[in-house]
Amino acid sequence: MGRAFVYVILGGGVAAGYAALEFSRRHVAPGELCIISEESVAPYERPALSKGYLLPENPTSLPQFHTCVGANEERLTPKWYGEKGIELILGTRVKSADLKKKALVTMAGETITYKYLIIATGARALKLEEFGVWGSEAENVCYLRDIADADRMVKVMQSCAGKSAVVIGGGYIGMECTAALVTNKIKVTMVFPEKHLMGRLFTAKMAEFYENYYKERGVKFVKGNVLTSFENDPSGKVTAVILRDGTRIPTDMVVVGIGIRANTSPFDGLDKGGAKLALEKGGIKVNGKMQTSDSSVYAVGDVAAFPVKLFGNDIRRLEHVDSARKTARHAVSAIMAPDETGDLDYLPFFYSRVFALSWQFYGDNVGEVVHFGDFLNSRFGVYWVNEGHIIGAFLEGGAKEDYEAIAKVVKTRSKVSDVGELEKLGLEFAFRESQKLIESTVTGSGTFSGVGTGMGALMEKPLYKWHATAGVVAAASIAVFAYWYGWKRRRW
Ligand SMILES: Cc1cc2nc3c(=O)[nH]c(=O)nc-3n(C[C@H](O)[C@H](O)[C@H](O)COP(=O)(O)OP(=O)(O)OC[C@H]3O[C@@H](n4cnc5c(N)ncnc54)[C@H](O)[C@@H]3O)c2cc1C
Ligand SMILES: NC(=O)c1ccc[n+]([C@@H]2O[C@H](COP(=O)([O-])OP(=O)(O)OC[C@H]3O[C@@H](n4cnc5c(N)ncnc54)[C@H](O)[C@@H]3O)[C@@H](O)[C@H]2O)c1
Ligand SMILES: O=C1O[C@H]([C@@H](O)CO)C(O)=C1O
Repeated sequence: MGRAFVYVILGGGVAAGYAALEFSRRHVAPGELCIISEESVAPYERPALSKGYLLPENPTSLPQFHTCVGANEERLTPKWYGEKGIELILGTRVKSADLKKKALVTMAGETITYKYLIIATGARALKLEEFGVWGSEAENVCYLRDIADADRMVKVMQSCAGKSAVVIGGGYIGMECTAALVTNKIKVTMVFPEKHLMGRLFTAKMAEFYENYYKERGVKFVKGNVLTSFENDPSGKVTAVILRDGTRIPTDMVVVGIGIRANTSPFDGLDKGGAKLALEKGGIKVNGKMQTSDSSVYAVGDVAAFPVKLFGNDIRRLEHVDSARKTARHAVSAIMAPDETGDLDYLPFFYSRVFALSWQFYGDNVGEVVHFGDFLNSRFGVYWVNEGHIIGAFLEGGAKEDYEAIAKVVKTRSKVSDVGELEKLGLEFAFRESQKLIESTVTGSGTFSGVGTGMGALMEKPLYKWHATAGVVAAASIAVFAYWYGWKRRRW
């Protein structure tokens, strides 16, 4: 028994939602497309699960945060899929694939065939058992990947108001869940192996800011340490965690955020006789059109390892929502309009929001580090300079135009001749570079290909030269004056 579709999206997360929207915008016909998802709900903005969904008052809930509201696009409710004739096959796990027959087999034994397949299976949360620590199935130990995890965590949090939690892991989940627990009036101790928070991205100076901010809200840190076992009461509930150095921390609940593994099965050849696609960096390797080693099969989002032009086509797997959204759209464009679709030129972009803080990061955190701004008043940034060019930039507490400015200097790999000057100028450097780019547009071809400010976006399309000159000079002068005036009032 089985069903046949022209296009199949395997996975029902963020990338699936954005791919479905792109298919619909490219007029996929009713009945041609289906999404197969293990989850029982239509694609949603996964980032909400560690933010709005965990709020003690007026938490967000479905259908509010179905994709694609996270990018200020249409909200794709189950009704929307029905109206578009896109089949949602939910609560269904695919267990094997036959690339020759272009067939997927579900756990229930149904065969679903495709002409084009987009693998959007994302990633799963690593479990403590994979590090030899047993007992994390206890009712008051929480992981956070999908909405079922989030519902379970909300229930455990509600029974722990005024009590204590231990958070294992000092990365994104650790930081965002700690903020949510504190907001729910739960005292938190964070335990992680690194010397400071967010070892993957933060410098020691950046981490010091966030750790002080968390400490002011009662959070305790146990660094350079890992969990080795749990203590339980007779009902099986965890009552304490024991660390590698013997430290015992009594607790009422535990949240674990110790990384993820990309869901490459059933395409990693690990199932006997199973399908085998080329893999790299723990994911499914694709080219600049998100095409795997099988030309009818594409991979997007967390599971895809793709060439990042900005990094000299180095293959990267980026576990962030913007990458999921953009790789998904790109794959659909490559399938539906192959002649008009070049290689993805992606600007890596990560962000996070914890408490009243909000930061954005663009590019890569490699090279010489230049900190700037006001660390005392949560308005600071960092540039990474590699071989005389800006390769990465981070900003905490910026406004929209500030983030657009740092994005642009990374996208255009702005040259840095004097690092001391860069440190003095701080964010102003990014604005000056933007100004130079605008001016170069006036004398250039009349198009602006950088990452856009409003004006940059306006200039995306080729304009008539004289239109460009008049428009840009006028707009640039207004923008510069407005920014100068605004900036004078702001301190960086
Ligand atoms: C709590 C949380 C908060 C986050 N916050 C942010 C943030 O603030 N900013 C940011 O940039 N990123 C954030 N992320 C990361 C971001 O959510 C991911 O990068 C993004 O969800 C990846 O999208 P995806 O579609 O590739 O994978 P996912 O969204 O994980 O979707 C994968 C889907 O495939 C399904 N699936 C997997 N295997 C199978 C199978 N064999 N059969 C059927 N279905 C299958 C899964 O059930 C799931 O529905 C967060 C992640 C989490 C967990
Ligand atoms: N704002 C965002 O971009 C955001 C928010 C939430 C989740 N996410 C994504 O979700 C995924 C999961 O996030 P995460 O925080 O779990 O992963 P992570 O890789 O960001 O952090 C994992 C943390 O766990 C620690 N760790 C690893 N093994 C450990 C062990 N055995 N015991 C104790 N600590 C251990 C690591 O040192 C690190 O501190 C990531 O892909 C992340 O990018 C992103
Ligand atoms: O991208 C995101 O989507 C959700 C929320 O904005 C959806 O409403 C969230 O918290 C993000 O960071």
